[in-house]
Amino acid sequence: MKIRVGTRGSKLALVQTGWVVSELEKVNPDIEFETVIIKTTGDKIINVSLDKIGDKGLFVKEIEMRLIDGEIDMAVHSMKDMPAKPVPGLKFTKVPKREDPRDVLVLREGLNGLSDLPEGAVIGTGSKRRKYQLLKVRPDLNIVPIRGNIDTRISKIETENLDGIVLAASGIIRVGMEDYITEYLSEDIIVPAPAQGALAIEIREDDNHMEDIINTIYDEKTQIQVDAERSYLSEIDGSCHIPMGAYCKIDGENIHLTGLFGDESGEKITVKSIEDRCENAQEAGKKLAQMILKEHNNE
Ligand SMILES: NCc1[nH]cc(CCC(=O)O)c1CC(=O)O
Repeated sequence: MKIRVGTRGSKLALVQTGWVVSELEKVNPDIEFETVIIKTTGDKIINVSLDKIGDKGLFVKEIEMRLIDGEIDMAVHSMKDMPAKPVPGLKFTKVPKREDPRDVLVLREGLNGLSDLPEGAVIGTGSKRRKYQLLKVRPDLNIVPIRGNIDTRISKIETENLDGIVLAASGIIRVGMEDYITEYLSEDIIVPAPAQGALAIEIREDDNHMEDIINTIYDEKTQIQVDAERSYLSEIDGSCHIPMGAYCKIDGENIHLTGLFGDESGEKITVKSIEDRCENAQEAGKKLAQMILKEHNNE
């Protein structure tokens, strides 16, 4: 039996898919997997800021169409790029183990971290979540938009004369460029994007056979975190035009969930946390979103 796995063609997408396939092969030695690379609209538009073209779904729509058509049997994505609501006819399986959820600073030679950045330093990021949280601790920074794959962005430090950029630790670690990381930013300083570092495996809704196979690599802790953070995302109902983040810490039987929400201009950012039992992860995400929206809109 052969399973076709759809993926984008970027280096990160390919290593993520390769990792999932190799984990699946370890526990399903009789199954053959074939990787199918699919070019998406998001990959074709490279000159426009993501903020302007918006729509998170841009990178996944073509892949989802092939899945519905039956040309592929499963698809691997970065969970943080997936819209809160699944596409009709498709679903996400339980999730495999997450990579480091934090954001990192990659700085030019000679700079050792956030506290070491000179006054007015130029930092590249296209994410409002990263921008406004950085400005909260360092209002003097000059944040400039930047796009592209991980290696493209890193190369822009030199070609565009930046002092540094912000990236997800998970991406840079997965593509083997960990050595470029200057500083890990704690979740207390920069709340990560919901499900950052986690992978989404998407299948046809009625494909129980695929679901059984993917359940063989499921990670319970990651699932609790993703349930809490994505439930927050879903209830906030935001776009990528607003600063928004969520991170769930697990301590034994309990979760500690932090959520962030702001307006488009970043003038007002609300951050709150909630504690609950692991089994209430989804409820907690929803409750936290409601608390934050209420506080944000009342103040
Ligand atoms: N928005 C692009 C994107 N989508 C997923 C990752 C990294 C992997 C992850 O977050 O799981 C990245 C790069 C980045 O944000 O630095």
